Amino acid sequence: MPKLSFPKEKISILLLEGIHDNAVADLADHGYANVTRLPKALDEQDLIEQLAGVHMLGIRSRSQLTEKVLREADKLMAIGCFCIGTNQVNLPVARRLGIPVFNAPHSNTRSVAELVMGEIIMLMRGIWDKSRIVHEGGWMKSAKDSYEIRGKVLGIVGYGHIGTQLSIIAEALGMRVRFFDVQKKLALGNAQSCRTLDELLTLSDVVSLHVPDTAQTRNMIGPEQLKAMKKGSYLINAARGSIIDIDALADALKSRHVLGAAIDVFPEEPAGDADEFVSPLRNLPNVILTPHIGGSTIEAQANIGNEVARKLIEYSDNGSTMGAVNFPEVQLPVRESGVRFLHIHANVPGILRKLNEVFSSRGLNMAAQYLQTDPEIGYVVFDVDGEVDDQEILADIRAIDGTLRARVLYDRRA
Ligand SMILES: NC(=O)C1=CN([C@@H]2O[C@H](COP(=O)(O)OP(=O)(O)OC[C@H]3O[C@@H](n4cnc5c(N)ncnc54)[C@H](O)[C@@H]3O)[C@@H](O)[C@H]2O)C=CC1
Ligand SMILES: O=C(O)C(=O)COP(=O)(O)O
Repeated sequence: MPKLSFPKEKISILLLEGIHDNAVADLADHGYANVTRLPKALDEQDLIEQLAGVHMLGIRSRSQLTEKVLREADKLMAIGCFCIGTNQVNLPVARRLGIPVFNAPHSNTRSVAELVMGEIIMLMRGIWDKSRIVHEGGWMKSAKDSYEIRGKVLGIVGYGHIGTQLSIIAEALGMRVRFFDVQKKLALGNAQSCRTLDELLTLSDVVSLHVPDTAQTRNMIGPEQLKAMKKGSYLINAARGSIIDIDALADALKSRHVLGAAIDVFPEEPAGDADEFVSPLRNLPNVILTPHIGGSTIEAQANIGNEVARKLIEYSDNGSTMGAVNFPEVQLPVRESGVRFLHIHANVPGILRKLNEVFSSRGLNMAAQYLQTDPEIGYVVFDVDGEVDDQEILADIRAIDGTLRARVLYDRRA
């Protein structure tokens, strides 16, 4: 067994928001058994308190990792978002603190696309209200406001992993697909791109949003855009609550300009199941409200548990940052011998030279060196053979100006 700079059993891991058992099992299989699990997100103060002494943190979409939270978490070395979105983390601050953030960019995409496809049919048939009436003992046998989806235009905003899958499924059911994306995208099947969001809105019978939360997408669907939508069309949002002006949508639904909506994500979401959900969309007709469960299927959660746990393990075991969303990506072969050092620093000239001097001045043989930088930070891994006083070297490389973090990852000398 390699000697680790810090024994694995001491690496403290906090998993919030009901992360799947697979993550815990994978971590345990790799020797990381010091895991605390909580079923919900925590508010800022509770999070700060829970993060004391925590080295790796797993969250989903609810936990807000603000600058304050990150700066207080002085032991934190890696974050796993067991979901796609990483907008809940202050990524630039995490980067500057030398904390890589990982996510699962694919595992729940099919689940979202399937849910949206089902909702399109439910909305265009008014199933939600009809079912409620029957549950209440009523009967409303009517074709009013009830349509086939065949031949209707589905407008997809954001033609990424989810948008493209939805596009294929919708075409298979006879819909005509238009999409709008800020990047040039290959149109799949018979889908056609629109040059502007407005063009898409005026053409579509159903609009479905699949963009990330960014400064550009915040409130991208407001009163003007809702007005631009066809009268009697439908809106679906399983992306992020910040994208729609929710009060404007409530008005558009009440006036029946928009005939129905399926909304999975909200500007304000309860932290846990026991908290009340408050929204102007509650109790409006033909509005399907779901509690942010687009990616909540057994399959997706199980896969995400494996995927993100693997990324955290690879970082902690080897120093690999492949798949990090805020960090230079370094792919590291496992080495059976030597000592491995990690050094994360501000990307300013001269640091690599100073690092190399620490080793060369001791006549040490550098077996391998892996470096990646982004405009802000550099991440370098050194494998060193021979007689090494690792703690002395660590002290020297930590003392270099611009160092954000440094540690000995393992010692595999015989
Ligand atoms: N409801 C839920 O449970 C889930 C929600 N999501 C949300 O769905 C979002 C999309 O997921 P993916 O398709 O996997 O992401 P993706 O990154 O594969 O695709 C997003 C697409 O949006 C485009 N885009 C970005 N800004 C845009 C803008 N201003 N206008 C038009 N297009 C723009 C991008 O170029 C990209 O093609 C995630 O960021 C996440 O917030 C993801 C999974 C589950
Ligand atoms: O993957 C995402 O971005 C999602 O929105 C899903 O979030 P969740 O893991 O269900 O909190």
